[in-house]
Amino acid sequence: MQILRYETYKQNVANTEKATQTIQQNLDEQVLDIIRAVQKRGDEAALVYTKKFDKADVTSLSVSEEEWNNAFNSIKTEQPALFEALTAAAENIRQYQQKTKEEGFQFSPQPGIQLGQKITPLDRVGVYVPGGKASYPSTVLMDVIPAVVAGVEQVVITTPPRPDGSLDPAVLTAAKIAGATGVYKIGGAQAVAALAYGTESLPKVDKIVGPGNAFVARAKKWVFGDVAIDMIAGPSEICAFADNTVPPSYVAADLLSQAEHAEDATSICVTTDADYAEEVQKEVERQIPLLERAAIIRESIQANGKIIICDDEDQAMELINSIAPEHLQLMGAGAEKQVEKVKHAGAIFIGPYSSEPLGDYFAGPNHTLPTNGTARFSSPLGVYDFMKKSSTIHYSKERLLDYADTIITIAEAEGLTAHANAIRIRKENNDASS
Ligand SMILES: NC(=O)c1ccc[n+]([C@@H]2O[C@H](COP(=O)([O-])OP(=O)(O)OC[C@H]3O[C@@H](n4cnc5c(N)ncnc54)[C@H](O)[C@@H]3O)[C@@H](O)[C@H]2O)c1
Ligand SMILES: N[C@H](CO)Cc1c[nH]c[nH+]1
Ligand SMILES: [Zn+2]
Repeated sequence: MQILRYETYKQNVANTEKATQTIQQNLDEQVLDIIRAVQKRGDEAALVYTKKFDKADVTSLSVSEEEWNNAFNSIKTEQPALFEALTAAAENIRQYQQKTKEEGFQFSPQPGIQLGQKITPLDRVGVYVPGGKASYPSTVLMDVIPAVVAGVEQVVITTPPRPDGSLDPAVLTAAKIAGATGVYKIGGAQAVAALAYGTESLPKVDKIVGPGNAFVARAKKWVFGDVAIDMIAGPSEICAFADNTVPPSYVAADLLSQAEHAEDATSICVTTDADYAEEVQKEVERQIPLLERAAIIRESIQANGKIIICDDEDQAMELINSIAPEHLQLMGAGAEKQVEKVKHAGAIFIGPYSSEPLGDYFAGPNHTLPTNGTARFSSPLGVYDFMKKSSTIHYSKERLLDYADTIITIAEAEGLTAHANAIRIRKENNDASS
């Protein structure tokens, strides 16, 4: 894992921005081809891509009730510890999400005037659950539960099938625990397109949420406008700010936990102590060969793993805010005070015992988070992503007449005399009758 000073890191970021743009263009061409094909040819194209990318020769994209129930019962009876763990995590997620539910409001600024906001759930949403390099029952819980808490009636999941055409029974079990209404065996850009435009098997949804690899993230960006999306939740990222009060083994383990997601995951350690940077580096090297997914981790760490040495805490906080990481761990002394200086991060983990996987699986806040610097303007997935707002306006006759001239003045200034007329007609009608 490379160690570099703040200035070198900043210089490298500026130099790599151009190269990233070219990679993005190639990706976009592939993703757009897939989207167009699914939009035009529906299930048939989706099945071709499923065979090509997931090596699965499925004949139906839908999961039958029987397949779903069998998976649920097998986990419940044969893996009770997993079943209990998923149920406990689901409860924590539900409890947290209920706190984020907004109820709307009504108020009366003057007698005869009632204003408000009515909040209603979306009708139909699609949840993308990644499944290429790992299986994610936890993402099912994280993304379906807020939709259910919001009151969405139809919550369907798409996830890539395994080469034998099946889905991980734990994913199907989590889908039942969370309250999903349907599951489809399809992943990647083809799943995003199928949800955005509908196919013979998949319903067209109002919004697509959920994380995924670069193909999924780019596809969501391209269908946005035809359908709503939550955010760009792409390859996982972790940024740990640590000092010598934290065992380097903890920092290394947390960094590697995210590196195991995929080769394009990003793991960064920030510190102000050069000796400590070397200790973390040694720990990373010691731990990698001990881990099951060492090959993915090694590639991810080589490509995107960095330990950055800053001059002081202020410089470190400026750097962290400029990265706007998906996960930020403030691990060292003063972590609680440093939270105040964080402006941009998807989730902030405070103290050496708030290890990132705690948030991935159990604590309750969502693990579907903005990546690639988009925490500058996006938030964690929550109930609010599944609800929309309508304004309500109710004026009595007296109040409208009080303000009629004011409204007419603005309408006429815009040259929209039919607008002015809609108000004037009421005013004149009432002047005549009084
Ligand atoms: N941000 C978050 O909240 C969050 C949560 C969980 C996982 N993640 C991230 O999600 C990602 C999951 O990636 P994954 O690959 O395991 O699963 P995935 O389901 O996102 O991607 C697998 C799909 O990608 C498509 N694909 C693969 N190679 C392709 C190619 N060459 N051309 C076209 N399509 C191709 C296939 O259709 C395949 O079904 C990881 O990067 C992980 O870090 C993020
Ligand atoms: N860390 C991922 C979000 O970037 C979420 C996850 C699911 N399972 C394990 N981790
Ligand atoms: Zn994770």
